Amino acid sequence: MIEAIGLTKRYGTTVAVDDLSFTIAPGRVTGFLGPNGAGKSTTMRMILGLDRPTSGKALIDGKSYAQLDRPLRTVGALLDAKWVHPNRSAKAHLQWLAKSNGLPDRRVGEVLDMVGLTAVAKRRAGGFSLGMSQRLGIAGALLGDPQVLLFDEPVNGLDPEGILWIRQFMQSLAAEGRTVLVSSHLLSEMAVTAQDLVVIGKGKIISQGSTTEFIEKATENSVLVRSPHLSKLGPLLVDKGYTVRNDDDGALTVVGATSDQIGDIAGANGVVLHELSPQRGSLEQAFMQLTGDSVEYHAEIGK
Ligand SMILES: Nc1ncnc2c1ncn2[C@@H]1O[C@H](COP(=O)(O)OP(=O)(O)OP(=O)(O)O)[C@@H](O)[C@H]1O
Repeated sequence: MIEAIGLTKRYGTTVAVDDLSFTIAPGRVTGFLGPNGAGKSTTMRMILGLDRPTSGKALIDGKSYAQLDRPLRTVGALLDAKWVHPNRSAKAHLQWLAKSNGLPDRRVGEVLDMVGLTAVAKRRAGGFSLGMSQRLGIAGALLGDPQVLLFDEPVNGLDPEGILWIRQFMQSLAAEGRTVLVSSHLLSEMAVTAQDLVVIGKGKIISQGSTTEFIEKATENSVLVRSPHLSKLGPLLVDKGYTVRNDDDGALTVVGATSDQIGDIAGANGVVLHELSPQRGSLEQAFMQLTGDSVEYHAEIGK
């Protein structure tokens, strides 16, 4: 489990992370979302003891990183995939990491297998594609067989096959009962990868809860209505308290009512309907709205 309690980081006058509190549960992939500069990397660095909080604390299984007895056996992280000696082979890189952290050499073969790099283990890591480098970084994170894993923008720059592999790998790690925190600025990717989301903007928490709840609450559910009697139906819907908009092409968009409710009102008033179709807002739009500069939201979803 990962906890942030009033976590704050200032760089001079910039408040990179502003009084963040959240809990990341084991057995699930949690997406850590926010636009560029929201404070995701800074938060992860503080969880990993690489940056010192100005105030507040970050805990892994109840302890700060500095208090962990054997950190790599408790938490693994992928922050920068290109962080390898370019002339070392993948295997030599992992052997060096294992040795310098008191981890058994046999674990190197196991993690190479887990990430599918056994066949290229002796090749220079400097010549690896981004996808292979990400796999090597993940192998390094898994060396100590930790229960807690952090990945900072792991799918950035990857092709669809690489993205799919990372997504399924994270989900399998969570299915083993591990705590998996993955940062991204791509809501659409996190929507299919993560069961839970922590969303931040300008260093502050915007929402924390399940991905399904976030999407349901963040996107506007509306119903498109076509009818030859819209001038009669519109006022009836407004009377019921629903929001009604006239679309350019002569249809109505109704917010706040289900298609069943609209159909019942139309039927009860003898209004003929030609179309009644539920609409879903776009995830990207919702995300922009929630995290955009102009809006200061502090809605806690799912609490
Ligand atoms: N070492 C530093 N010195 C000064 N300012 C910093 C430093 N590190 C981060 N910042 C600032 O803190 C804010 C948060 O940055 P951070 O990198 O944590 O955001 P992020 O959400 O990870 O963004 P991105 O998606 O672009 O990686 C930004 O305004 C950034 O410029």
